[in-house]
Amino acid sequence: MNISLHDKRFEPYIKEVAIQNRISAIAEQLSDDYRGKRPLFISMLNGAFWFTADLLKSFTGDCEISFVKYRSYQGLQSSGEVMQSLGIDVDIKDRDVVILEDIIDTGRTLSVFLEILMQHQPGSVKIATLLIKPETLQFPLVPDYVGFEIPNDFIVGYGLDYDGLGRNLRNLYVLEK
Ligand SMILES: O=P(O)(O)OC[C@H]1O[C@H](OP(=O)(O)OP(=O)(O)O)[C@H](O)[C@@H]1O
Ligand SMILES: Nc1nc2[nH]cnc2c(=O)[nH]1
Repeated sequence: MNISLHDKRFEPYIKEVAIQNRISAIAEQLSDDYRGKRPLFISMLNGAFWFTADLLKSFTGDCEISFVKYRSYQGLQSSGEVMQSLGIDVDIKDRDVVILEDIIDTGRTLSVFLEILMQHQPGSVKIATLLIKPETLQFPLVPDYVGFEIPNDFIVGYGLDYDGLGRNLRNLYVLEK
């Protein structure tokens, strides 16, 4: 069923069950890749809160979690500026870090964050993202774990918002054309 958020209409895009299946597969891969280690997951708020929760529920080894909060999107577009409202507040030095992101669009947010993260001298850094738009990527990022590659469309649901609304939706929706 199509939905309305503010002044826009959205149509169903990726169903909850497909999202959960991909996240379970990524969690299984991460559990294998980090066996015997203790990764530090860093979740990019706000959008990544569902992805983080569901991924960690299926990760089987020891791990730690921390949160940062960056914002660059306004309405349907990137503002071109990245603002930090919650920075790194844990010791990163020599840790095996896995960044958890809901979506990579231009890649600007993650590029800015990676620069800051590297100053803390992590032992290793990998990136897991639920969604990526390869056509719109403007920064040289190669995520290690990807849920879905999608075209250049505006998505809401499962943590992603349109001006604050839609984060609570269990499925992903795309802007009607
Ligand atoms: O690759 P980019 O073009 O930088 O876009 C991706 C970023 O946009 C969204 O965040 P947003 O700025 O909407 O903040 P939010 O997570 O609080 O929704 C998303 O969570 C990513 O962090
Ligand atoms: N809600 C939402 N936020 C984004 N941030 C970057 N791309 C998107 C998108 O398609 N939808």
